[in-house]
Amino acid sequence: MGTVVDASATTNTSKDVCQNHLGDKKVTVVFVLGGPGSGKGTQCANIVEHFGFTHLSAGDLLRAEIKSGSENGTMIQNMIKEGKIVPSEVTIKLLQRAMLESENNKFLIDGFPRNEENRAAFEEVTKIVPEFVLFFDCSEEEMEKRLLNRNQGREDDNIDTIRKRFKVFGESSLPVVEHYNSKGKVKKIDAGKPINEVFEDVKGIFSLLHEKAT
Ligand SMILES: Nc1ncnc2c1ncn2[C@@H]1O[C@H](COP(=O)(O)OP(=O)(O)O)[C@@H](O)[C@H]1O
Ligand SMILES: Nc1ccn([C@@H]2O[C@H](COP(=O)(O)OP(=O)(O)O)[C@@H](O)[C@H]2O)c(=O)n1
Repeated sequence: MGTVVDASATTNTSKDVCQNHLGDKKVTVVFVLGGPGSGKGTQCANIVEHFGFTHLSAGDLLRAEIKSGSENGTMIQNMIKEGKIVPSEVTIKLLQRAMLESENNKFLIDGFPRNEENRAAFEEVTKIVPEFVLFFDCSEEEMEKRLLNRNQGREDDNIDTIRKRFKVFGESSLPVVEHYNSKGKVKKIDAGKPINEVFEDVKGIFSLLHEKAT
């Protein structure tokens, strides 16, 4: 495994929009969190199209790492099969590399941070402060139905792994949402509604951010 890129970041508190630095570029980061199947990926695609963000899915980056034949591939594959959270040093390295390689400076980081270790390590290594956390709130019953119908051939979309993922979400990921909520950073969306209706609510939030930045 390569070393984590040294990317120092600063936050300019004099502006409304968080100004983080990654290497020599200023970046805006929104964390997109929610249970498995809550619709994070679906809505991120809409946000990319309408608001010019680059979508970085932690899960997609980890799956690409498995496919690339990386020395961590087997470990990552086993963790995903068990619904467990991959050590943050692996995931953060992939996220940093993707941000540095991108021409863009606005990122949706989807499915990360998923536990306290992810959150604390990302903050420590990158010093990046998220603009806000978009949280998709959805019932387990609805998420289970969606995952069982997803049909993307994912090894973790089977009922046994889905139950494990729900447990990890409740025990490890919701506390991260609570952490940001206590800082007034969470924008909660009712994700149980149809895709178009969810996007109407999402649009309202990103339109406000767009106004602040201009
Ligand atoms: N609001 C919605 N209503 C019904 N189905 C949805 C909705 N949002 C997403 N889906 C479907 O549910 C499945 C899971 O959505 P996805 O965006 O992959 O979730 P996540 O990234 O949170 O795991 C996909 O098949 C997607 O097409
Ligand atoms: N920050 C992250 C994100 C995903 N993952 C792994 O990738 C799996 C799939 O995550 P995902 O975000 O693609 O999909 P959903 O579970 O949200 O549908 C998780 O269950 C974890 O095993 C991780 O280890 N660390």
